[in-house]
Amino acid sequence: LEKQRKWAEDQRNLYQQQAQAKAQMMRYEDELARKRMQTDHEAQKRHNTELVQLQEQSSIRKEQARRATEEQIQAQQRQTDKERAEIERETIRVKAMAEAEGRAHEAKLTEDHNRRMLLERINGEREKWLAAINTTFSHIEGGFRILLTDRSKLLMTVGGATALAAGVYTTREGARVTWGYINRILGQPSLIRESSMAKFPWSGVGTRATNKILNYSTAAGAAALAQKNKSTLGDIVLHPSLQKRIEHLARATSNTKIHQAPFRNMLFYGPPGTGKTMVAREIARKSGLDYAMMTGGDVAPLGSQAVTKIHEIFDWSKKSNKGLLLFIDEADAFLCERNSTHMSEAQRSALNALLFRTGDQSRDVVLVLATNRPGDLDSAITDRMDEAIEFPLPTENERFKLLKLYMTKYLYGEGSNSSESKRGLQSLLKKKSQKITVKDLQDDVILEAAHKTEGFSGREIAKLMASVQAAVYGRPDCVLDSGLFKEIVDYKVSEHHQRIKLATEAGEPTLG
Ligand SMILES: Nc1ncnc2c1ncn2[C@@H]1O[C@H](COP(=O)(O)OP(=O)(O)OP(=O)(O)O)[C@@H](O)[C@H]1O
Repeated sequence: LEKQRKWAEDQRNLYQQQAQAKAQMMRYEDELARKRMQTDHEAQKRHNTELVQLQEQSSIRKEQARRATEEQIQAQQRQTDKERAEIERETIRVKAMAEAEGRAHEAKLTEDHNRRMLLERINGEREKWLAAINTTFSHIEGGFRILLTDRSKLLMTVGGATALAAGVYTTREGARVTWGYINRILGQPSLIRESSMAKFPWSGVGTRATNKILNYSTAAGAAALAQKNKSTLGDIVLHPSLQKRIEHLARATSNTKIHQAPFRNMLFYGPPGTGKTMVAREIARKSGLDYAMMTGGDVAPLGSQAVTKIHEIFDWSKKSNKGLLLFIDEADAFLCERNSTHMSEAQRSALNALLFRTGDQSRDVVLVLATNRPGDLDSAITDRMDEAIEFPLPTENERFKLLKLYMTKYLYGEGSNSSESKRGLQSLLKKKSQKITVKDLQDDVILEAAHKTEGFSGREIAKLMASVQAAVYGRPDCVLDSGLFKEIVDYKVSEHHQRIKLATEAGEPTLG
């Protein structure tokens, strides 16, 4: 039994050892398998990374090749465009030269033909006149002979001729005196250059009535009129604060008229072309007054008559039922300091006449003076001014608005009734058949122009846009693009600087 138990124990130990050895073997194999798998996995990973790198490199190479091809194509395209533009330019040049030559040749032929015709006509006329002169002289000779032989006929002829001359002279002088009288009583004074009042009371009655009927005959007309009266300062671009002040003044003037209170006189000063005249006109329109404009420079040449003319204006202003806004442009030309050495005696008297007529607050006349040199005005004149308003040069924001405004007027042919726009429209109408095409002219280009035109007045900006319009009409296709626009702006800017330089060298005082 002992032996059996020992053997069984040995057998158990042996099994245990064998099981341990087997488990160890299996662990070892498992570890080996894991290591192999890891190695395989890493190898696979490396392989994949290499593959990805290779693919990336290949796509970069492909992209570079594509870009190179595209650039090559673009360069070729550019070259072709350039060549085509060159060819087109050359064709236009040759065509223009051929046309000019054709025209010159045609003109020469026409001139030759005209000269021949003229010579023939002159010869014909000369012969006709010679024949007529010969006939007339032979008749006169006959008449003289009869007159000299017949004494009574001679006396009658001399008496008749003298009476005829006296009649003609008397009639002419009489008509002149009568016309001057009527003119003085009823007509517009000669110093007034522009006025909303009719030149004569009876003139324009028919036209005004017809216009009113036309305006009110349709609902649209009435609405347009109402809108027009309600609208703000029309086509005038001003600094918002200045605009508000002007609107307030127009309203105040209008209310003054309603309440029959005395008017307040105004002084507008600032650099030339900043809208003083436009604003005066607009104030008159908005406040419902009549408007008359005169220029200070017109007074000096009148000499001793100036005083009478100034009184004439104030007498004439009484004819207005609405009240008159009398605008004196370039006021410094005749309202300058009375003890100034340049002032003539006649001018001094004219100034005194104006001072006399404006001594009290008036209920008939609002005096609006505009000047570039407010400092030159006589102190008595400045004392009579109730409001002094400065018109500065436009800022960048206003220049932008002005550029847009005049662009609309001159290039698109829309606009108001202002004289400037009328001029623009007239030139547009002349070229009615050619319509301006505006290409890629964005707001940023206009903003850049507004930035560059620092120091420009409203008038200069209007002129700049008129130059753009002229340049567009100078092109055969009438196209305005940003290139042409920038070119004109640059040209005008350099012209402006040149002008300022010349003015500074000449010692001209400038306000602005
Ligand atoms: N603020 C503005 N808004 C619109 N247009 C303007 C403005 N200022 C000037 N202009 C343009 O300039 C032109 C001249 O303006 P205006 O006669 O009113 O100037 P001004 O100040 O009276 O000049 P001046 O002192 O030389 O008489 C106008 O017809 C208009 O085209």
